[in-house]
Amino acid sequence: MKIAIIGAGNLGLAIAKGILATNGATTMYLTKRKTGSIEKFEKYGNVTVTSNNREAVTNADILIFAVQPNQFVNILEEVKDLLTDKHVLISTITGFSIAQIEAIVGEDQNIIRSMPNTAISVGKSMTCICANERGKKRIELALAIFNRMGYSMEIPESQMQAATVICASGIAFWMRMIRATTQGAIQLGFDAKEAQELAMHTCNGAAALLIESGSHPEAEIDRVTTPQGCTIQGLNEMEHQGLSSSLIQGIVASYDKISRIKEGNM
Ligand SMILES: NC(=O)C1=CN([C@@H]2O[C@H](COP(=O)(O)OP(=O)(O)OC[C@H]3O[C@@H](n4cnc5c(N)ncnc54)[C@H](O)[C@@H]3O)[C@@H](O)[C@H]2O)C=CC1
Ligand SMILES: O=C(O)[C@@H]1CCC=N1
Repeated sequence: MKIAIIGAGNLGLAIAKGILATNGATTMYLTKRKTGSIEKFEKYGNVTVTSNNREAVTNADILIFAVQPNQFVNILEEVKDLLTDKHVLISTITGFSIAQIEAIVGEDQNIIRSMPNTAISVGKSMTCICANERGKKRIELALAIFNRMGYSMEIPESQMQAATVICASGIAFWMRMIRATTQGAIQLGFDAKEAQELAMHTCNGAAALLIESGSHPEAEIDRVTTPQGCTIQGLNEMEHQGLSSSLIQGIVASYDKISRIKEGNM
């Protein structure tokens, strides 16, 4: 697989690390305007670092775009005359619709819109994808690429903004909950390093329990809450303080913001 990551910033580099960790590419191009900070990736023999997007597009089949929305239009204009049927264009750009991409490169390109998260660097991204009409025959390929680096799901494009909040921003939301739990553990007497280990491995266990058992979270909570015990005491206090409500309100606020961005009304 010949892959180019156009825009090796936070997300682009996370994807590059995920691909390298899973031997997911025979050849990989990483592009950035100033390449100094990513030249170290050339120590992997199959990686070429360049600021030349046209060189990357010419030499790759799978093109993963991970630039800011305002940079994307110029890059598509820059490379569109090089696109052929061998190319699959995978956009990670927030709030940039398939119709907007087609308006620049044409409907006869294989276009996949994706929403991964930064856990892709460790093979644990929840990635949502959708395709244009032409790209539908490449959707299995795109699912296979992202399944190697986590779990992927095909969704309608109309849900892509919501998926951005839950999955991409979601990494930050879960990080904050792990951090808050760590601070609680420090207050209870653990040192900072131990406290973080306790918090993150317990979080990991909770997610794994649901994924592997297929249980509902409340069924697993019922197994932990001893009558008149410490778990229900803590859980009820968290709810009195608005835990579930604040999470839901935060998710909705994030969605409202992304909807305003889409309307160009920040
Ligand atoms: N950071 C995240 O967790 C996620 C980001 N996204 C989306 O992915 C996109 C990238 O986000 P980040 O990685 O956070 O941004 P970033 O700003 O860290 O990365 C963008 C990269 O593109 C490079 N770039 C700019 N112009 C270029 C050009 N003409 N040619 C080649 N490279 C160029 C920049 O130097 C930078 O390294 C955004 O559209 C964002 O909405 C989507 C999901 C998660
Ligand atoms: O915060 C943001 O707007 C972008 C989209 C998802 C992750 N980062």
